[in-house]
Amino acid sequence: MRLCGHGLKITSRTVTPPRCPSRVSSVAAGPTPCLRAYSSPSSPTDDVAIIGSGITGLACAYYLTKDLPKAKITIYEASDRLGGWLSSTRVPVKDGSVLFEAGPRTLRPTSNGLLSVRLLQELGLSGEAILTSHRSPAAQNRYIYWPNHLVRLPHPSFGLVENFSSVIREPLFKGSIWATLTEFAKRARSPDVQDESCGDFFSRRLSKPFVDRVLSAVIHGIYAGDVWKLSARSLFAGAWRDELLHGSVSAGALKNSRDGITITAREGDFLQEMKSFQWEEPWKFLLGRTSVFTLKDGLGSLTDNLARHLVRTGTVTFKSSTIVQGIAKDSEQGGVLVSTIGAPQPRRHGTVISTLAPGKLNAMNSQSASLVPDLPSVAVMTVNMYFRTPNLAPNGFGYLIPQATPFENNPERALGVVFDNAYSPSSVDADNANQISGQLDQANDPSLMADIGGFMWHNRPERLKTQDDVPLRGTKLTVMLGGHWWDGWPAYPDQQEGLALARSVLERHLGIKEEPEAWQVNLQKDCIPQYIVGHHARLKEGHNSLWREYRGRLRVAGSWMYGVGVNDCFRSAYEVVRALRDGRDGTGLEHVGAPETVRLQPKSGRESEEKQ
Ligand SMILES: C=Cc1c2[nH]c(c1C)Cc1[nH]c(c(CCC(=O)O)c1C)Cc1[nH]c(c(C)c1CCC(=O)O)Cc1[nH]c(c(C)c1C=C)C2
Repeated sequence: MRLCGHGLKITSRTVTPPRCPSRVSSVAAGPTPCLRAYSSPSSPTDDVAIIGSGITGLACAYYLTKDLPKAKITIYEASDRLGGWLSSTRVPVKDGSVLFEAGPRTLRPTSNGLLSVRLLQELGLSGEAILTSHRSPAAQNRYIYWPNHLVRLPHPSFGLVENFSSVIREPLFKGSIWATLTEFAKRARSPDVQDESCGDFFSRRLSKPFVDRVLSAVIHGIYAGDVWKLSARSLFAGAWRDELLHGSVSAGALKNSRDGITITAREGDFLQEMKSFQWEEPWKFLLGRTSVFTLKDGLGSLTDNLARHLVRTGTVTFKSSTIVQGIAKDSEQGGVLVSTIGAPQPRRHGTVISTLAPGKLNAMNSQSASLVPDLPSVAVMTVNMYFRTPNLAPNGFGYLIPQATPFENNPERALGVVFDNAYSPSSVDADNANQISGQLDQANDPSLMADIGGFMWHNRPERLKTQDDVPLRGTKLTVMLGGHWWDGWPAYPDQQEGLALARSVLERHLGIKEEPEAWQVNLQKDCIPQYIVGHHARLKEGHNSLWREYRGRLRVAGSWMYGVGVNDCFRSAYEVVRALRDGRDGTGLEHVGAPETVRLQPKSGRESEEKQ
């Protein structure tokens, strides 16, 4: 096995297949399968296979090693690379090196993100974390490009007067105050409506201009998707429910702030567990104060460390460059037969967890080709660029481009631009932090924090971590292209075309004409699943047919069910393994449509103040 830096590669460690006796069962695709006549009925938890080694697959393996330490775990991966979309590369520049992220670059340490933080703590990586505070420009300054300039979005920290005057002044917000004030008076939908697009829902509740100019931008930043196709019920579950229960979203919000929100029992258990976890420093102090965090060597290093940890446990076998071509229920012995290209016979596992998209899972399922309803996904091209000149972009997170931005102002059909300097300090920030650290040390209070330029820095002897190793940092940006704009395209731009498109966006929007000193173009096909209208019903259908065919021996996890982020992948892995450990019937989709029965107390004024 080879573990090599960021593009972590693992050569196949093959398990000798059992010898093939005479009895045969059915796996439609692949070589003639066979069963061992002498084998005993298979336990669901002794031998678990995971298909796919993206972040969800690795996370499943991790939780299995923790929750079922005796289980034998096999990870099947078609390619020779682990970690899916998480990929960080250090590229040389004239006076050092800078870090480029191909995919996700920061994580939020709230809700499902608590699992990411817990993982960092358990893997001993907390010291690698770079934390951006709620008070940072990255957290406060968010922009939308419409129709031909950047508009900063309101934020509580700017104060009432500034926010109000910006809302009045900027055409982007035209009509938004009226739409918000009158939302409560609009007629609620009929209870018969099972779902509608986010665009339709918010056009009814607020206004169409709001959807086209603001909401579509936000949707670009998370799903790279089309606001008129994605499901309101799945993406805005709270607002969807509030309209039905309270007649309007604002009435629901008011009631929730007074009485507290209701959540499912599963969510309640999760929050309880996260609350009682032994958080160490710096997290104990920092959880409520951090907006986002990343790692010194990028989020790709999370995958590398996780894989290394799994190898060390000795119970995980990686079968990379191994294409699974068929899975079938073993109705005689229990369990699931997995056949792979090149293997003379299938292998039986007590349980299989598929982390693949439904379409790929269906293609390998021998019983029926529509086990789980498929869903579309989009391709995203990220173009990382490093410019020698500092401060070419405003100080902030970046900007999003809504669907309403006129074609002549966005002919490249870009989705947005991330200002990567914002979430990782430069060496100058680190030097400043060091100086202040001396003063904090004198104060002799270990819980004191430095918040320098928005980077949270615990008062400990180490220097503030930096991702970019250059004495005076220039400007680092990522242009995001593709998403739903490229739906149905037979081919995508190549590297040079991608770079040209990205430079053209930066020149038009930010006036940047400079040649980048370093750049990298990354195309990720099918990387963000699209929860289109009817998603909820399709998940239910998927649960029913998975259960009917496999009775809990085949379960699913991944970003295609209830959250497309890295944190959501951790959560789905965590839940599927929990259910297995506790001997609960399930498919990975059993929670869909669970009733909200647990009431969370509203935050007291003091509590919410403490979070500031
Ligand atoms: C790399 C492209 C991605 C786009 N969406 C996602 C990725 C990885 C997934 C995603 N992005 C965000 C969330 C919400 C949760 C959160 O952490 O806030 C999810 C699930 C928000 C977000 N969007 C952008 C950034 C920098 C962030 C913060 C977290 C992150 O690093 O992804 C920028 C951005 N992402 C996309 C576009 C088009 C875009 C534009 C500026 C697509």
